[in-house]
Amino acid sequence: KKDVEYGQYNGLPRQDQAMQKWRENRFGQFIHWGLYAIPGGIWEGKTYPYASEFLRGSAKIATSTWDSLIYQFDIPKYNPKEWAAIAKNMGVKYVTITTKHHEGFCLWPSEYTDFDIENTPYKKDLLREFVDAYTAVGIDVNFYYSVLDWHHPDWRYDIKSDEDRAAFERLKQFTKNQLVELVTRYPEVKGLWFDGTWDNSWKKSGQFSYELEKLLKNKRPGLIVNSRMRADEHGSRHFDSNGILMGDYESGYERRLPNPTDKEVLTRDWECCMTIPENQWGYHKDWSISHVKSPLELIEMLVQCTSQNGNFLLNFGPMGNGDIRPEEREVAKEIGEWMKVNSEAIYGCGPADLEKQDWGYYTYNEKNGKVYMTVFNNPVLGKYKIRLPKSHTLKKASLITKQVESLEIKQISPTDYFIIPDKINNKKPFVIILEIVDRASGKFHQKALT
Ligand SMILES: C[C@@H]1N[C@@H](c2nc3ccccc3[nH]2)[C@H](O)[C@@H]1O
Repeated sequence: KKDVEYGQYNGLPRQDQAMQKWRENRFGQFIHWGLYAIPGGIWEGKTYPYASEFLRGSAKIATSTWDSLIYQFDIPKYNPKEWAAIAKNMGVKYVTITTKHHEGFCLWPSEYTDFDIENTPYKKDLLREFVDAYTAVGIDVNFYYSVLDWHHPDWRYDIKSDEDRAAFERLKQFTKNQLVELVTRYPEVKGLWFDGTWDNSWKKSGQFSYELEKLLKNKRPGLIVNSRMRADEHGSRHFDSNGILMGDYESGYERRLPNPTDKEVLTRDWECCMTIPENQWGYHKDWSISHVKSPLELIEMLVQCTSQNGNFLLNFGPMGNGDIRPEEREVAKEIGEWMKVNSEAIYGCGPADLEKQDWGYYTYNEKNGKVYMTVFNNPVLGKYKIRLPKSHTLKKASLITKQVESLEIKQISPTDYFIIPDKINNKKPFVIILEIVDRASGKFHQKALT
């Protein structure tokens, strides 16, 4: 056991109201928007297949050339009210927007840099308009902030000299100033999503990240920060040197999900952030260069995350002119249609602590005691298998939508049941609501209290 002084800040899982709301939200929209949206992965006529927000590096563009994109950021189509309406219709309860990505361009008028929205043709405080539009429709707002800043002269990948040390101290002060500025100018913000914290320079700044978390939470009580913000004084990230999670939830699942039967993740809060194409966070003009996930693939990821106590943050990359691309509008519409009918199995739900079966995922709402089965795979057998602890019995199975005509329950052993639908005609994932009671108490299924 190592002694860790600058590790976890408070006891997890947090049970305060702000964190409970974060957990109940389950489904969020990520927005990556910056200068990278203008070239959209294409430079001097050449298409670069790498993540478009890395075009500066992949096309080996000089910083001064890249930074002059600021003069083209006039965003004539920017319409935050429409963005918020699209998000609302999709069924997200929170949004996380890049206030500053690795390129260093700030979407808000920062007093600590000229490389911001004020020095674009748009001039206005785009972030204020965004926060107001999403807040008006009841969507919680979080800010993504990249510590890594390619534009700032004091960024260092490592600290190898006194000059590095002095420079990185200035960078840390700049970072602290910008973050205090963000939580002060936009007090509605619910959480901070830190990124760009993998370099040695930050791994050597564990105490600073600990004190920064404390400072920001004192300024904004209830503020939620991701584990990616933190290193401890030994350079351990996300989890401290004794394996204790730092921040308020684990944010290591980037474009990947845990194994569906992984029970370890059930013990903590976590969030998976996901791109619609294979690997594009910022806008890329050419989506034909990789697989583009269908709404059904994305719905399955959302349900899986909920079934394992995680949140699902689905990314949108608005265009350089401020418009939302047609493919993303279509994804939002189709997911929204499914959520309109089935969101009872997502909002306020978490793991059911039942043995996973092949037909799909269980989720559970401890407020109403109901267990939800979301079916993605129809068994050749034509029956859905359920396995319960001996102490419980399956009392009722009902449908949210008539995607099968009716259901019959057949107990086939002390623990196993078949749910037998007739006329399976489902073209979409559908939800069966189970009422499971404890034989002894007659009370609805309670999560294993162990
Ligand atoms: C949430 C995601 N994290 C950023 C990122 N930067 C990386 C550098 C190296 C390897 C993976 C990365 N992901 C991506 O640009 C996006 O913002």
